[in-house]
Amino acid sequence: MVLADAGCEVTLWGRRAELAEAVNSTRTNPDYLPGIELPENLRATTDAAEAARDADFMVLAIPSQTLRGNLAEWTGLLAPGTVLVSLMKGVELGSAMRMSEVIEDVAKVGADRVAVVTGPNLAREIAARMPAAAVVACSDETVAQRLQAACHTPYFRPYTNTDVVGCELGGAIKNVIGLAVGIADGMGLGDNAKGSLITRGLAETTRLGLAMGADPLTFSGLAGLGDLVATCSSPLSRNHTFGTNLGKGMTLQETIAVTKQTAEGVKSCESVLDLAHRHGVDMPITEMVVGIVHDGKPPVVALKELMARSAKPERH
Ligand SMILES: NC(=O)c1ccc[n+]([C@@H]2O[C@H](COP(=O)([O-])OP(=O)(O)OC[C@H]3O[C@@H](n4cnc5c(N)ncnc54)[C@H](O)[C@@H]3O)[C@@H](O)[C@H]2O)c1
Ligand SMILES: O=P(O)(O)OC[C@H](O)CO
Repeated sequence: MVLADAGCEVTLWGRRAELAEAVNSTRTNPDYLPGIELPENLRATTDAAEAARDADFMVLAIPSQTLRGNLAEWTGLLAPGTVLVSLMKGVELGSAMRMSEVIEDVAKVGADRVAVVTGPNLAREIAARMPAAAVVACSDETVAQRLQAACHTPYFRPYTNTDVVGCELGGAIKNVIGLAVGIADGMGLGDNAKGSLITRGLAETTRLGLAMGADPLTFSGLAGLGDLVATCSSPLSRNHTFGTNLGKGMTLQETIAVTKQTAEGVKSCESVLDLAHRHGVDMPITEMVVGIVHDGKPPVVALKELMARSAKPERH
């Protein structure tokens, strides 16, 4: 919708024929965005070849853990100059690869053919055309500028950045910290706890980013602090809501059952911790989230352990 509002001809691929048909005939997506009017220059199809034909950009918005399998089916359809754009905020389980790395690996393209759009961009607010800023990241700044122009609208303001590593880590780790803040909210721990988790969450994000070659300034920008604040404050965030339900005492299975869409942090907390171990970085909040979500640790025990860690300087 953003690309179409910015003047691009957009073809949206989806798996279900009835939903593609509903988008084309009613100009709405009744399942995901009821009440939102979609632009005329956006059409939907279930034919991936039709969607990919002669595309300047192929924008990928699917769950992170299915990207590798999905993209493998589409690489033969890519035009020679198509730039692949990731909207995904996760890290692949097992390989611990960022989404742009998975794209390069599967599509066999260079980093200059892969871009990332990230930032405080809760889908429902964007769909309501409420104002938001974002980051368009690519190692090739001219590609980032082309994509910036392609998605700039009166309600969506994209900035360019060449720090792809930092932008992707910011997007993936804010989901993990969003889970932690949700758990704290569910437990009724108050706003001091929230401010502390957001700040120390950003500190551990920055530590990992530095170890992986990211620019630390990226984390005080839209892909870092901006997205962290939006996710940790909003009931629209699936990760925040997932954590809140856990903090209120729901079991993991009960929480999964009431979560309709993807809460990326639930799986990516494990791959982020994997990255932390690979790079020898301490990420205590991420470790706490993995303990609660995957190892059945009661939130009160995790909280006690987090608070009892050895005393240290703030800039550690
Ligand atoms: N929703 C948001 O507010 C938002 C904002 C920015 C970035 N993102 C990121 O975008 C990515 C997708 O999130 P989403 O909110 O669109 O999630 P979603 O759960 O709505 O899934 C996106 C689409 O993928 C489809 N899908 C699910 N499993 C699939 C599979 N195996 N193969 C192919 N398609 C499949 C779903 O049917 C849906 O149409 C995530 O990485 C998320 O972090 C989401
Ligand atoms: O609903 P969430 O938690 O996946 O967050 C959505 C976006 O990433 C917010 O920028």
